[in-house]
Amino acid sequence: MTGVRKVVVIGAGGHAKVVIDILKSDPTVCLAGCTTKAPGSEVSGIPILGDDSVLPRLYKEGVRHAFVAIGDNWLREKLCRQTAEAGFELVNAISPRAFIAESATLGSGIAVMAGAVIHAEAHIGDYAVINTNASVDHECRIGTACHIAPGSTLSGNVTVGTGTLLGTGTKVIDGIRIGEWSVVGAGATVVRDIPDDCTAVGVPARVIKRRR
Ligand SMILES: CC(=O)SCCNC(=O)CCNC(=O)[C@H](O)C(C)(C)COP(=O)(O)OP(=O)(O)OC[C@H]1O[C@@H](n2cnc3c(N)ncnc32)[C@H](O)[C@@H]1OP(=O)(O)O
Repeated sequence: MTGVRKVVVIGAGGHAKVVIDILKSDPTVCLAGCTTKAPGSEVSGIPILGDDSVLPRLYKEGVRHAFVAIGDNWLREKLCRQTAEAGFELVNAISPRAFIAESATLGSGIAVMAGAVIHAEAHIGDYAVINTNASVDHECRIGTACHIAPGSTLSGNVTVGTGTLLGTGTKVIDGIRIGEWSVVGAGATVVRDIPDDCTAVGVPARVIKRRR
């Protein structure tokens, strides 16, 4: 088939397993294998090729596309940057069971899981994860390497800064700004802006830790 991209998946944990299932359903993708430091010969039916030191050889052999399937936001952002700098084009893993509005815009290296909804004029930054059944409503701006965990609901015009995790089932009212590299605990309801570099939990969400 013309236009098929050979893709290496970086990572082999639980998040990678979900991503591999999605990429398997993409007829434009041929999975070359995955990389991990962990022992083993295969994950989700694709070969483990070794650790990331195999990437230059794979590139020489014609694998020019990659997906970084690491759950941790900080590590994923770093590895995405390094992989792109090494010449790989980062593909998106978009479940065929996700809904993405035509007017939404997506960066690269993004995962959108089954049941996720991304509405009109929302923007999803590079390397972000919009996880299972998460809903990102109109004109939201999701920053680079964010993770919107399963079942989270973002009302319209919500901004989430670089590297932030919204834990499972987070609810956010419209117009809220959540800062960079923060964590919102599972089940929180965010009704006021949340600053950078903090952890906020509860209903309504309150800051319980600051990292600077
Ligand atoms: C497909 C997937 O698996 S995607 C993975 C998605 N992952 C998540 O959603 C994880 C989200 N993480 C959380 O909710 C975590 O509990 C965090 C990040 C909020 C807190 O973790 P830590 O920083 O380790 O804090 P710690 O566990 O010490 O808790 C601190 C306090 O906050 C409370 N707390 C922790 N999480 C929450 C929460 N979600 N809601 C309300 N209170 C909470 C604790 O009970 C504790 O209270 P105490 O001091 O009165 O005992």
